[in-house]
Amino acid sequence: MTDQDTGRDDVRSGRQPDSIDSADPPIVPPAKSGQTIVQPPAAEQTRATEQADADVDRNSDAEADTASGTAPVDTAPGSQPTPTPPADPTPSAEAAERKVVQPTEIIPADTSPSPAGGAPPATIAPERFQTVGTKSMSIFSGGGFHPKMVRWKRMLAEIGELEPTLKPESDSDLRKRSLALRYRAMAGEKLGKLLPEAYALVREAGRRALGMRHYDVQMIGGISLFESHIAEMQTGEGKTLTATLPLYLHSLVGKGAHLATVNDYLAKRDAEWMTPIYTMLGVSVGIIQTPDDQGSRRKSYGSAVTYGTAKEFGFDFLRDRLLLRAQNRIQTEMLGDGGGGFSDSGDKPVMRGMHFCLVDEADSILIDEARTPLIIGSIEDTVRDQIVETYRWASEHASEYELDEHFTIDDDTKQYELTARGRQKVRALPKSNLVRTMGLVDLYEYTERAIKVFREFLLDRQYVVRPGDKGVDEIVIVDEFTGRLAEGRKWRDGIHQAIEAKENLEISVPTGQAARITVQDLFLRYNHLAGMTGTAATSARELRRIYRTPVLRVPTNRPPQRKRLADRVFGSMDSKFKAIVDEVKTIHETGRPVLIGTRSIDKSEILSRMLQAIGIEHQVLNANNVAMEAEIVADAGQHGRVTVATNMAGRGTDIKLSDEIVDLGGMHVICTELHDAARIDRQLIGRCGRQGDPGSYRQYLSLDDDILKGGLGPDKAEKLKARGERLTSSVDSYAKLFRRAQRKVEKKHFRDRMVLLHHEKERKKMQREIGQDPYLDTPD
Ligand SMILES: Nc1ncnc2c1ncn2[C@@H]1O[C@H](COP(=O)(O)OP(=O)(O)OP(=O)(O)O)[C@@H](O)[C@H]1O
Repeated sequence: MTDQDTGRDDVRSGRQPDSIDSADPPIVPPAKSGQTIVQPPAAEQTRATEQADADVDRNSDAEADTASGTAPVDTAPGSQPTPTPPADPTPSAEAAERKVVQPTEIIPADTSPSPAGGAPPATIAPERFQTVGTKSMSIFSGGGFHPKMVRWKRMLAEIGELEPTLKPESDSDLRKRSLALRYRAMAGEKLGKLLPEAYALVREAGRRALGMRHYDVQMIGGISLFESHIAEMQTGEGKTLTATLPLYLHSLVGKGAHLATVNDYLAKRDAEWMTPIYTMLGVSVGIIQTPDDQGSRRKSYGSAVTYGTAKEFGFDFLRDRLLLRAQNRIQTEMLGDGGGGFSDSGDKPVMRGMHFCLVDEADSILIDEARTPLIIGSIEDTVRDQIVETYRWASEHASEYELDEHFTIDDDTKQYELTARGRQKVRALPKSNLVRTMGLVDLYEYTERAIKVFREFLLDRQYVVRPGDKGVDEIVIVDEFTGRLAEGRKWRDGIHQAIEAKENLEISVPTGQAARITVQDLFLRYNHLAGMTGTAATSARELRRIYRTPVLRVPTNRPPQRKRLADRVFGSMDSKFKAIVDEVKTIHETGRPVLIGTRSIDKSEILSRMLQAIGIEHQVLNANNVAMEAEIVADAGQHGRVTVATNMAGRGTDIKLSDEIVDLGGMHVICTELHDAARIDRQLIGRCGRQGDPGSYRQYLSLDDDILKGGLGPDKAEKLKARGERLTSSVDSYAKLFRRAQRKVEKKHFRDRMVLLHHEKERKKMQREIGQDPYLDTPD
């Protein structure tokens, strides 16, 4: 069975969209904050879950509307709704979505250099492309051509026709053409009209600058990306090169085109790899890296094309927004498109707006990370220390101030105010370095508050001190009307903290959640959104529902030769690992490289010890150094190489095979356990059989695997584990059970994401109603 078959099975089984891991903490930017980690709102609330379930159902019903562009798009203020994909006019769409997606037709690879003086023929068979998901349909289903594909094929032919004209031209001619295109785009000509020439230019630049001429399938992928699709391209099919097409085209209007990927390493690698193409066309490239300061970020965003991580794009958006608010410009910004036109001197936003974003590893960014909002805390660690120390300092001296001499109390407002002598006293008191760096006005305020608390807030009257949940004593307010304890309530304006200082308790400086945004909101703010991934088909429904981006499955350039070997199921991890080691030994003896993926570091180490015990030399890859990891994985295809890696190794790394290895049958991948999302498994599998290379993979399972606990519940998992302990041979027929468990886990994560989405939606709606900014006025 080939990998293609596997993908088809997934669609057939109606698998729910994928996800990974259990609920992650929200992500906070390391460089700027070091501040707050706040859990996503009340994901645990059952009521909300039910509500979300209801939403899910409603959404399913609403999907037909969405596809025809009538459903409301939930976008933040100032943003343009993400363009709704064109309605799908194929009459059999509804029926087709439940249809089994047919295997991709295998046609000869498009590797021929373009014939001199003649455009290469457009070799794409229309039936080779499929949009997938709830509105799934094959492009050539039911005997009718899909109109979208007919149009795209026409475009492909137009691009091809330009090739003989461009080929003899000099590099500077190409550049001039590129400049002319930019003028036309800036003058308002529709990008769709410029597409054929723009794509032909990029293809020619790719051929000249990198020796890589975009394949026809990549061109079609590129066209679909321009039209706001998620292009599902198998691992190793050249997403990096494909991305240059829509990025170049969208960059022409001068509003910036962003490529969002999963980590700094990939952002840099891809940008640097593709830069010769952009340079040839006179297009500047910027790279955002996490440690960058505001100046270099601004410069990178100022480039025509900007590569960076989704997280950094999110944090920059939030920081800009905070800045705009500080400068009282948020009102204007909220009315506009979120960028451009800032002429003030001094601090300026780093982003130019959110015009087009192409999301690489779209399922990972748009789905997996969608459960963790990006949060910027308003208080940095040093500032927090300073605040705490000032509270203590003010409290220590509060009893030394005399009424009328050092301070007065306003009879009406009950406000405390220092007199000139009082202020003089504040200045004269000894202070630590941290307190000294606090502004004088602040010191007066802290002092006035401390005096008030000293005189008016009495222990066991207004409040009591009790051991709190976290084992530390805390202040609990006594309700002045009922005399009962008002659990969980806090005084505002620093009074609560001043009382904590007075009682010498831990001071609960608020985290000051300054700004937050969910991944959904972030990407829906872009005027145009598209994505690429190796494994979107199973998430197609979710992607379409949330982002209005239909998924298009792009066929491989060459026929896939990856072989799936039958799953093996064992009673326990021990017997499973023994069988794995046996398989490694057998394949290793042939010289074929073997890549073994594990779910956790400790398991990779166990396997490593077992391999060592039988004298098989191998590399273990569980380090956090992504750059080094990529290097090790890149070498994993060499003769006799054995690599044990955690799933991190499954992403974004190209494993090149020598002719000798190809002749031997390519690389063999061993998956030692199922991940929470089938997609992660497929990423690992995708390390072999790239670009039509031969390769094979096998899934190993055991009855004590974590997936059973997550998917079937602890009771059932325990029973299976006990049964497994008694087993002496493999039970391969149990494999289906594991896939079912995986689907259940995926479903649960899907629901979690929907709950978050629901809460965020409600919160934003409520905040807008009361005139707040949903990104900045976030509740702690
Ligand atoms: N048009 C082309 N001509 C020649 N080589 C190509 C072409 N397109 C892609 N390649 C090669 O294919 C390999 C895979 O490319 P790339 O890493 O972009 O794949 P990918 O789809 O991003 O894979 P993954 O999902 O694993 O990250 C690279 O070695 C690249 O050089």
